[in-house]
Amino acid sequence: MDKLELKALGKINLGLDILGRRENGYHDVRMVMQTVYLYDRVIMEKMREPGIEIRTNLGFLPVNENNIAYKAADLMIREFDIREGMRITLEKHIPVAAGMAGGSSNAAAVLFGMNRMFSLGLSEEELKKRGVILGADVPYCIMRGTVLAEGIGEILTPLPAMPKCYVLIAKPPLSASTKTVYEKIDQEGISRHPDIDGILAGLDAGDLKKIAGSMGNVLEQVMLKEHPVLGQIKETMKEAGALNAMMSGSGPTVFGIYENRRTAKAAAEKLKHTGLVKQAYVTNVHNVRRK
Ligand SMILES: C[C@](O)(CO)[C@H](O)COP(=O)(O)OP(=O)(O)OC[C@H]1O[C@@H](n2ccc(N)nc2=O)[C@H](O)[C@@H]1O
Ligand SMILES: Nc1ncnc2c1ncn2[C@@H]1O[C@H](COP(=O)(O)OP(=O)(O)OP(=O)(O)O)[C@@H](O)[C@H]1O
Repeated sequence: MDKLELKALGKINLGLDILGRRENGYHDVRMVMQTVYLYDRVIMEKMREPGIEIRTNLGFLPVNENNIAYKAADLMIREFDIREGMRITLEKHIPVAAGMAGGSSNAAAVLFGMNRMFSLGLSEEELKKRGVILGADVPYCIMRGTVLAEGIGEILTPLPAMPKCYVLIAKPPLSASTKTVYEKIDQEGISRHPDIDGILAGLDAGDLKKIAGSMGNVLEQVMLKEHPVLGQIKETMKEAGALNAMMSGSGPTVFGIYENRRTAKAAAEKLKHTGLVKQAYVTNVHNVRRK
């Protein structure tokens, strides 16, 4: 196979709790992850000349070894002594540095795709082991679906699929460094832990209202204080009919859960109209596993 095109799907965190801090600065977490149908296209082509070439529609992204897709390809080329070169084209749609694992998902697609293109025979578990070297969210992006993530995010347990719903994703024009957000919460201490077990009970019962009502992200404690606009976006989403609204990951993306597409679309228009965000997308949860 000389060419392969994959969808690299984004994620939201329905729940994110921190249980402790490790000596290397990483945190033990307990998170409920959910794939959404907002994706980057990753096109992989074998080249006769060795080397890794990254192309992307976003001019501000690195195309050298700082791009996580490059790192993923490099890891596979070195480990498996691959002689051909790789051209990887990233057609980006997932908001960047947003808490939606856009980069991690690109890396996951490259690991998965190269395994297939070069018939390396690695199992999903073996791919995840390589993924975590690149980032804590990469193993989950290989697995996808509704998943409980523990450890630093790499110990993954599949959960009953999130019931059908619509997700309004809004990215305000702010950037947040994941590392800094985790460091700030260490300094402040956690004032309230989210109800992760409530989300799990809601998923077991297939009860969307219970899931939405139990959502919580401990990292909001830092981000909502620093960026009041995030609270305004959440309120606007709820006033416009969301069952609940929350920040994803380390932010700044905020998402709202809706039972009905038309309500979600109207909420997106309202958000853009208020000027709180320019980037707002309505999508749905995606539970199809990789084939
Ligand atoms: C915020 C989340 O996206 C929620 O899903 C993840 O916890 C972060 O996943 P990620 O961006 O793939 O994380 P990495 O690229 O491995 O790490 C970025 C930085 O986040 C912090 N980090 C990440 C994961 C974790 N369990 N504890 C941490 O403290 C570390 O300071 C690290 O330097
Ligand atoms: N393929 C890539 N796609 C997006 N960003 C990339 C990529 N490679 C490197 N980066 C860099 O990584 C940084 C964070 O990107 P990304 O979009 O993955 O963050 P994120 O949404 O916060 O991810 P996470 O939810 O895993 O923390 C950006 O500053 C960007 O320059």
